[in-house]
Amino acid sequence: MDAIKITEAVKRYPEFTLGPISMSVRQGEFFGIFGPPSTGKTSILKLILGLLSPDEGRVEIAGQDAAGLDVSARGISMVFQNLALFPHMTGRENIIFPLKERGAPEAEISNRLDMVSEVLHVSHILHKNPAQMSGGERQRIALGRAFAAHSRAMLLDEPIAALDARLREEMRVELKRLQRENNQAFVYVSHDEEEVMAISDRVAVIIGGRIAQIGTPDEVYTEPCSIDVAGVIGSPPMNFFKGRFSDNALHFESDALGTRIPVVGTTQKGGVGTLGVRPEDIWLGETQGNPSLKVRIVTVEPLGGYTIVNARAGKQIVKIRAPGQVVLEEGAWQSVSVDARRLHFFGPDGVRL
Ligand SMILES: Nc1ncnc2c1ncn2[C@@H]1O[C@H](COP(=O)(O)OP(=O)(O)OP(=O)(O)O)[C@@H](O)[C@H]1O
Repeated sequence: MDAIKITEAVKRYPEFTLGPISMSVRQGEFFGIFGPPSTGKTSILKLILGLLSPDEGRVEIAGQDAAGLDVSARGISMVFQNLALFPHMTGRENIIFPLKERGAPEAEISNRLDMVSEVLHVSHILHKNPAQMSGGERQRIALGRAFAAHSRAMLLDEPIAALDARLREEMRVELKRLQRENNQAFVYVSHDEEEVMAISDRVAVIIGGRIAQIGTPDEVYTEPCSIDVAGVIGSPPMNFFKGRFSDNALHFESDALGTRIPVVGTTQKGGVGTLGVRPEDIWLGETQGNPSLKVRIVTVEPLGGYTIVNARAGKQIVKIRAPGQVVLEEGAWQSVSVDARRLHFFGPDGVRL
């Protein structure tokens, strides 16, 4: 049974419409929601929690229609982007609040407090009030309170965005471990593509209030269903080249590339379209069996484990992600080749061919 199921839900604000949205989250699944700012991610969580009612469509929790079920009856916890701790309570009191509310036995309260304090590294701040904590500490207490509640499902809205980079990576691992151990359904919203791809079993990519694609992180990366999705998944983003398909469906030609690219994976004949190539699928130098072209080096950004090369192809800037550190002269001409097995073709409407 799905822990959460949303069917054709629509929520209308004066200046924005979310939906129709359909998605389901399985028990024990880590479900990521990713998308640019103001695309409706938080509104989806509010529909699930019951803070918003859909204008159309339905939300089901554990197989039961949620219409008429108030927030507390849904058995779901949410960690908000703008966290809401009780200011007059200590960290400890905040964490155990939901357990006390439902009259859990003292032994259970103490066990869960110990467990979440250890995982979230908050044992040393349990005696403090929120006003005496840093932003990151408050965020961890808020996570602790949501975890302590031991709900059927957890909704997390950018839960670790306020933490520093090192702690964020650590928390990412801990969140996943907690989720797995408790076999809970997690719905995790983030605008950080790397974070959501690393942590989720499946990802919904939200663009302009609609679900553009749902799939495993691997599926949305290797087979993005549109230019819009391809443009937000991957870092740096995919390179796009507008051009034309040859009438015999064998080649794609683009002024920017100045070379004919063999078409694979589609039988599109004639007409305009777009070729997408990920920066990591462009190699410095010629390689056998792959189309090559000449580009002019603009800038080189050494980033430790890899290097981003910005180069000019025709009138366009192309991004290349090369492994390791590379030395290239700015302004010099350079041969590059594109991995012929990893090309993405899109029609004039932006949909994957
Ligand atoms: N209560 C409201 N009344 C009117 N408009 C709203 C309301 N809540 C959200 N919106 C609008 O709906 C759109 C989507 O908001 P939402 O918070 O769901 O997006 P989001 O993807 O979570 O954004 P962010 O990444 O910035 O947090 C925004 O344009 C926002 O201004």
